[in-house]
Amino acid sequence: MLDRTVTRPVGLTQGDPAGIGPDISLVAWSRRAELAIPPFVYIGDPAILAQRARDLGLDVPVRESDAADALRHFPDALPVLPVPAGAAVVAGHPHPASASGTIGAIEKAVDLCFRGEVSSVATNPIAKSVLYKAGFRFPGHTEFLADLAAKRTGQPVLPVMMLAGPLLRAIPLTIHIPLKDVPGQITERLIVETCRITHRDLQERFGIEAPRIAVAGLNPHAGEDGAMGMEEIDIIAPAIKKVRAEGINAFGPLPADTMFHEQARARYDVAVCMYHDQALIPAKALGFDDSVNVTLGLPFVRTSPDHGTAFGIAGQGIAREQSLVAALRLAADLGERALEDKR
Ligand SMILES: NC(=O)C1=CN([C@@H]2O[C@H](COP(=O)(O)OP(=O)(O)OC[C@H]3O[C@@H](n4cnc5c(N)ncnc54)[C@H](O)[C@@H]3O)[C@@H](O)[C@H]2O)C=CC1
Ligand SMILES: NCC(=O)COP(=O)(O)O
Repeated sequence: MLDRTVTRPVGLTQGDPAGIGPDISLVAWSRRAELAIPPFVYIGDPAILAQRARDLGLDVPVRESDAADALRHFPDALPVLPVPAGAAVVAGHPHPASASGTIGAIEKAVDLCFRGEVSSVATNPIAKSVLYKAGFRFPGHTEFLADLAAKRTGQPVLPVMMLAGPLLRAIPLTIHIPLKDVPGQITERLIVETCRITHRDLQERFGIEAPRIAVAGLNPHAGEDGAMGMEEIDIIAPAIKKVRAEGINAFGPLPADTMFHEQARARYDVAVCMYHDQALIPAKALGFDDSVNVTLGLPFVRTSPDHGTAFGIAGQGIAREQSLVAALRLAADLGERALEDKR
């Protein structure tokens, strides 16, 4: 339950309209009172959303609205700020023809956030490969949002992906790149910058006074004193030393295979991992239904469910809405906190 006054809706993007984004958004709205879900405005195609409600047998009035009126509509209708999908959509059958609508909804949400019309952005899942076929040149939301923010502010933005659940917060240092490219992308500078952003955002956004940052090694046994790889000695340890000198409580490099059990997790607030699956496997294994993907380092709040488009179950009424609900709650909480801090 949100213990802050809600002054703005969360801007919720539709994601890939053939995925489960529409399904779980409809269910979240249906359960708004029971679960005390913060008000949101859905940014996407109202006709597709209304059709999905009919397909799922959900009695959800879909009402076109701008962001300003969404708080007023939310109690009795699901407010939708229209961004047409640009193509016919069949649940479970993604098509690149809908990419422009998917991308347009994300751009619109960011614009509304910069204008102060929504408190924050929550994104429903997109299928990267579908967008790539339509010419999208960013690996995922994370990098796209950083680019939109950099263009808007004129400042470079390093986005930091964090999976946050009740049992674990985990960050992949490198994100959407092939595994073979990971060692080449691990630099002292990237680790230092990631630790700085993590430290600052856990303090300022999450209210953790002195965040404890555990840094994973790359190689088995964190390199076993160089016998199984040199990245720990050459790059990771020097980066940790540098940020510690700045007063950041980072430590490691830790062997990744032994840093996620219960007692190990009690020693840190967040784990900085070297690559996508090193962070996301423990995060999803420990909390697939209630973890949230939150992007640190942006000048606005962005969250997302931790799962993907799940095309195989879209339109079937079996997608679980919990991770989206957690993402909406976190977006509203962090977004309203940021607005309070500005006042
Ligand atoms: N934030 C985002 O935009 C994300 C997007 N993706 C994209 O999603 C697409 C599919 O990725 P996958 O690896 O198949 O992961 P996925 O998370 O879509 O599905 C993995 C498995 O979990 C199930 N599942 C996922 N969410 C569920 C839910 N809410 N309720 C019940 N079951 C659920 C699916 O049916 C499937 O069996 C990819 O194109 C990927 O790029 C993946 C992760 C995050
Ligand atoms: N596996 C996480 C994921 O793909 C989410 O990426 P993003 O679209 O939030 O950048």
